[in-house]
Amino acid sequence: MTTTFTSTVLGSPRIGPHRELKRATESYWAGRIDADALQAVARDLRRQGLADLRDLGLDSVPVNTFSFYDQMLDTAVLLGALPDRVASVADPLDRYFAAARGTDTIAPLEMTKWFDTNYHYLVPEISPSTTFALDPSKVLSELAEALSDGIAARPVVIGPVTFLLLSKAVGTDEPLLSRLEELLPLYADLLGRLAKAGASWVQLDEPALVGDRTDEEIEAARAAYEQLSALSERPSILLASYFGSLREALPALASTDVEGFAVDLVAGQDSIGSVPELARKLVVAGVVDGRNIWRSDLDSALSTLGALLGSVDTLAVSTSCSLLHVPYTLDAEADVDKALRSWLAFGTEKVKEVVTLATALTQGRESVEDEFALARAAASTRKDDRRLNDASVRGRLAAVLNSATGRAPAAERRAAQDELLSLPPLPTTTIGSYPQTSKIRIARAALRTGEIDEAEYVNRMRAEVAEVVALQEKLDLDVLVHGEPERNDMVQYFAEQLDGFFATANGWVQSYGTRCVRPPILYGDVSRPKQMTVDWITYAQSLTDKPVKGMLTGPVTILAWSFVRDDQPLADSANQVALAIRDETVDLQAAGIGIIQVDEPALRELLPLRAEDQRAYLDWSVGAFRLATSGVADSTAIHTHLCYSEFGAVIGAIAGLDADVTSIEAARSHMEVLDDLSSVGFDLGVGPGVYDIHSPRVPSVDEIAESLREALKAVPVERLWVNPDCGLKTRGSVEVEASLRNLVEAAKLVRAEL
Ligand SMILES: Nc1nc2c(c(=O)[nH]1)N[C@@H](CNc1ccc(C(=O)N[C@@H](CCC(=O)N[C@@H](CCC(=O)N[C@@H](CCC(=O)O)C(=O)O)C(=O)O)C(=O)O)cc1)CN2
Ligand code: MET
Ligand SMILES: [Zn+2]
Repeated sequence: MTTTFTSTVLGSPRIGPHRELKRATESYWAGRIDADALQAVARDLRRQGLADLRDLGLDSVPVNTFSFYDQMLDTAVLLGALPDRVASVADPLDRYFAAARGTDTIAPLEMTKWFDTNYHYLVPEISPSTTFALDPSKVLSELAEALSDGIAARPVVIGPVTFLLLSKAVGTDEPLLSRLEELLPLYADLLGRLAKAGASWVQLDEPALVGDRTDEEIEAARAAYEQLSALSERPSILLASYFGSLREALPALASTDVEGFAVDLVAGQDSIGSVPELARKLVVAGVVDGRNIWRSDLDSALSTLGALLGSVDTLAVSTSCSLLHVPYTLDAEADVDKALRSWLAFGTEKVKEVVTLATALTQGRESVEDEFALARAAASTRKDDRRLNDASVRGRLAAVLNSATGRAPAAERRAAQDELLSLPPLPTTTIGSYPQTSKIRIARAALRTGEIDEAEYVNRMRAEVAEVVALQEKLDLDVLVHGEPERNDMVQYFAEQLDGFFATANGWVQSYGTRCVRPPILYGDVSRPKQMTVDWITYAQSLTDKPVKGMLTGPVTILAWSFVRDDQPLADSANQVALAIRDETVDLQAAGIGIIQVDEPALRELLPLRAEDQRAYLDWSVGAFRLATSGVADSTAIHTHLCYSEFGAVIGAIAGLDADVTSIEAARSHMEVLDDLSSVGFDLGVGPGVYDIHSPRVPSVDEIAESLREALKAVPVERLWVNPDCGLKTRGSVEVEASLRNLVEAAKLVRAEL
């Protein structure tokens, strides 16, 4: 076996410590900089990022984890699997972006959730006519770049099994794994070239194997790695899994000649000792959580590592997954209180933990005793901090949970609501946000820097609300929204106002492409010191006689898009957030708001990867939503909104939410979701999105009308609502106005046919 290593991470963030890549890429798209300038920014970020990892002390550094958009798209390029429709774009970089974002004439690849994270990947399309062909230029050039900087580089590539399992079969019902034998020669070629280029290790990522897999799939994976590991010209293979346990896939894969296994010992609990073949392999132990931001318990991590040493010869320390999912460094946060800061570890700090643990393993714990002492001290102040145990929050929650959290039967509620609202059939509405123009973001940036004061900021946002209300009246929509201009993000906005959360200033994490989020840190018991949305909503309502929807984010989504406590069950945190949202619904109702939407777009996202864990999750998540929404009168309509999902596995839970109206992404799944909903006896209001807001295209009156007629086959007219499939914040104002004009016209057309 080649030289081994002792410390690494499975991948690192790439957007830039200050989102340099986002800015450069968006500038390139806008035509403000050229491709050379964009490449220069990318190269500097890569070289600095790798040098940082080396200087922090890692003795194996992942490369090819950089991406201009997404690692699955990069793998599609590597394997020659871009769809035919982008072939007409001559320039490779522009072709790549065309596949990612589409053009005026080319539809982009679909985007979907990367396992149970808030990262989204592009779904490669593989059809019977796809002819795979290797294009290793990206990984080879990133490897060469790193080696020339003297970095112990380990190329990272998504493995063939995960690539196929996560891709979409087009024009065939044949499972894509049947294409494995076409891919293996390409991977073999790639491994040969990487070895020749100087790589001693290659990391092949196979996270798809931590989900429920059939025996056939596991056998296909085993056979694939048997074949790859039988090659003579190749680097040592590190087969990396993360986000859970490999279970029965682990012994199967360990029976091959693959040299190393990276296992997630935070989200997973594979028993390494029970797989005898691992004794002679490198085990890369993911003991530092790559997905959350808490400082590691070094003592417990070291004891896990010590136990492993009893059963394996060679051991390396790592993060549980790529650091893509956490911010770069805590150093970029000026405003964290001292106690909270001592409990946290972002990307750089996690790399240091990995190095500390590796040093403890190789040179004894005494050599890094100071680090261990600091970690111990932090754990003890965290445990004792009063913010984590607020008796009044806990008492109130227990009391509310002891009273009933159900509402009257839906039919009774509908009667009470209809009387108050008197809406036409097929009521039209939108999901909440209107375009977040740069004018809005610049105002918020100016408030941050002190260039304008709070009063001026509120004036400007109110002017935006007034414009959005006027537009909706002009378009003749039935249920209006205030447009959410005051919200930087639908989760962060609430976290900033709730006790128990810390909102970072610079903790950016990539969500997809150039879009980033700053997940708030939920560290303590949650309470709502004051009203959060009532002033904005009542202001909007004061401008119109039509109903304005209150607009809140639900507890499950707030948790899904935050870094959450690891010292209590997620269900307990969900209920605390739910109680705060419930307080807000009650205040909105008291202020005269008759419809309150509580968004849960991430309901599907937190669904556990293994089926056996899903029931318990659905129980507590539905429970938290009902806790949040059952404090209001029967005459107050509760709406919810879901998106970004394949709803299959949660369809029963959607009925369980018991919302009076559910708007749901459906423009791309052609109303299938309506049939699924009827199959679980769903008999509440529903607004299947009638156009796809993820594209700038303006839908015609005819196509919207046609999809409404379709929907009416599955849903009686009394229950059908008309709306886009998500909020409009990422769209431009011109296309939004045109699209909504057509939406209202289509609704009127179909109403006239009733
Ligand atoms: N948390 C979260 N997760 C989610 C979604 C979501 O909406 N929120 N939607 C889904 C898809 N993911 C998305 C994630 C991000 C964005 C998005 O638009 N992000 C914005 C940032 C939003 C934000 O936080 N805006 C802040 C900060 C904006 C900013 O960058 N300001 C400039 C200055 C102003 C300017 O020059 O524009 C700066 O700080 O430098 C604000 O409005 O205040 C972006 O990357 O551009 C969209 C969808 C799933 N997951
Ligand atoms: N109310 C939110 C909006 O319109 C819901 C978005 S779901 C990602 O932006
Ligand atoms: Zn949405």
